[in-house]
Amino acid sequence: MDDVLSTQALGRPPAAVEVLSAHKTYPNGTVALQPVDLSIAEGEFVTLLGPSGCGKSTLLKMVAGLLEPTDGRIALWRKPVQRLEESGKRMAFVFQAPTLMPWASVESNVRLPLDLSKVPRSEADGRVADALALVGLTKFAKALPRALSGGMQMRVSIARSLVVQPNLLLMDEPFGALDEITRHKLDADLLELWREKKLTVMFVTHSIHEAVFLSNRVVMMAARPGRIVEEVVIDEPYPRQPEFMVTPRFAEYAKRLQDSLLRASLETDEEVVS
Ligand SMILES: Nc1ncnc2c1ncn2[C@@H]1O[C@H](COP(=O)(O)OP(=O)(O)OP(=O)(O)O)[C@@H](O)[C@H]1O
Repeated sequence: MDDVLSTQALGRPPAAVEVLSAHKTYPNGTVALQPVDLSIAEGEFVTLLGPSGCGKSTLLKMVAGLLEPTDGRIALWRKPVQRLEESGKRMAFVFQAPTLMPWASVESNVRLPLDLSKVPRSEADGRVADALALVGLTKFAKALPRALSGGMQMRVSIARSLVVQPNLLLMDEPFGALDEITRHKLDADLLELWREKKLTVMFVTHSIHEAVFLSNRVVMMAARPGRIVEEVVIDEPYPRQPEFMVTPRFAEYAKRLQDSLLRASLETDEEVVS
C-alpha cells in the first residue's frame, strides 16, 4: 500500500483515518459493506449511526485492522494499520462489553496491554495510575471487577485503552448496555478526555442523542448492503454541557438524524422486500 494516500491541504489537520473504497464480503457471501470512502481528520470526533446490520462494526473493525477489507485501502496517518507504529501514532479499541479478567484487580486489568508489550513495571505502574485517575477510579485500583457497577467496569475498559496513550480511539457502542444516566455521565467524561488528550475518536452508537451530544460529524449508514448514505455536521462549539441536550438546536439535529435514520431504514426494508 502507498504510504501517501492523499495530499494534505495546507493548514488543515492531517487525516487520521482514510478509508478508500474499502468493502467487505464475509466468507459466507454476506456483503456487509459496499465500497466506502471516509476521511477523519486528526482530532475529529466522528460517529457511525445506522440501523442494525448496516456494517458499523465491520467498518470499525476494518479501521482497527481486526478485519481485512475484501478490497480497497485503509490508512491511519497515511500508514496501513499494520505499520501504524512508523507514524509514531497509537490506536486503541474499546469493545461493547468491558471484557475484564474477573480474577484480576482493576489495576492488573488496566496494566494488561503494557504487560503484553513488555513495558517495564516501573513505567507501567505510573501509566496505570494516570489512566485510572483519568477515569476517576484511583480508589478502586485494588478492587475486583465484580465489585464494580456496569458503568465503572466500562471505565476500567476505557482506562485499559488509555494506558497505551492512544491518538485514535475506536469505540464500538461502548455505553450501549448502560442505563441512561450512567451513559450521559460517561459521554460527558469521554468528551473531556477527547479534548484533554486531543484524541481522534471513531464511535459507534444506536443512540441519536448520544451521536448529537458527542460528535463533530455523524455518518449515517444503511443496510443490505451496508453503505454510507449521509453525513451530518454537528456545528456546535465544545465544551458541550448536558444543558445542550435540552436546547432547540439539539432537538433540530436530533430530528434531522431521526429523519435520516428513518430514510436509511426504509431503504434497507425496500431492498429486503425486492
Ligand atoms: N463474521 C460474519 N460472518 C458473516 N456475516 C457477518 C459477520 N459479521 C457480521 N456479519 C453480517 O454483516 C452485516 C453487517 O454487520 P455489522 O455487525 O458490521 O453491522 P452493525 O451495523 O454493526 O450491526 P449492529 O448495529 O446490529 O451491531 C450484517 O448483515 C451481519 O449479519
